Amino acid sequence: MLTLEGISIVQGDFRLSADFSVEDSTRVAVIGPSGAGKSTLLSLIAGFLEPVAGRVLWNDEDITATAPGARPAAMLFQDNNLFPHLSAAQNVGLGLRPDLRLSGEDTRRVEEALARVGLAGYGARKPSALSGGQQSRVALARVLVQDRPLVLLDEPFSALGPALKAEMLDLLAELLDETGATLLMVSHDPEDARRVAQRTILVADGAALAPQDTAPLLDNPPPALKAYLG
Ligand SMILES: Nc1ncnc2c1ncn2[C@@H]1O[C@H](COP(=O)(O)OP(=O)(O)OP(=O)(O)O)[C@@H](O)[C@H]1O
Repeated sequence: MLTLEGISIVQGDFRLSADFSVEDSTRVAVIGPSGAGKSTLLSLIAGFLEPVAGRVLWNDEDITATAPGARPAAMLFQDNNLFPHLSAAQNVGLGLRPDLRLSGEDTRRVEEALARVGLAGYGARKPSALSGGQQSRVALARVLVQDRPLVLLDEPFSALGPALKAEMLDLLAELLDETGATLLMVSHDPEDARRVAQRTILVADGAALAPQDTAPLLDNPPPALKAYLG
């Protein structure tokens, strides 16, 4: 279980507080107005940012000062971050070894991850020889291959059209169901939250609120969410 205990983050004159837990094997959307602190929240959990107060706990263990690579989380930023000069397999392999010195076992895991996102046989291709949807699958395979219990996605499929995005969200849900990992996914589209997330964290007015059931929250939004949804 992920717990944010009395967290306070300060970036210049921006402040964000958070004090809640996320149950295991739950898919959670993170929504809220632009600049509200959604990416900041994910950066805190991933370990790229230290709070000025409070603790980040994973299964009751304090990971507030743990380096990003040693945390239980795999993170995917906006626009996939694929390296154009590397093959699909190498881009996935980066999730295992940043220096790409892959063992035989690592290579097997990369191939398995590519197969699980429907890209068996595509490992040698460069991103430029893949469609947008296929590139998203490679990025997802890089997250999967890390086999972490916490998956953090920051607007992962925002560049895709609606049909392809829906397909990727369904694939994501299917893969997470298999692994039992917990998902926190930032999105600007409430329909993404409805499609993939049982629970939703609303980030607004300087606070990240505890996860709530997605459908009731979106059907009956509090004022801050109503103003954002329009
Ligand atoms: N390094 C920094 N120094 C000072 N302020 C920062 C820094 N990084 C981000 N901020 C501010 O922190 C606030 C939260 O930013 P964040 O990127 O988390 O918002 P967001 O909700 O993800 O926004 P968006 O939906 O537009 O991506 C913003 O007001 C931003 O200007």
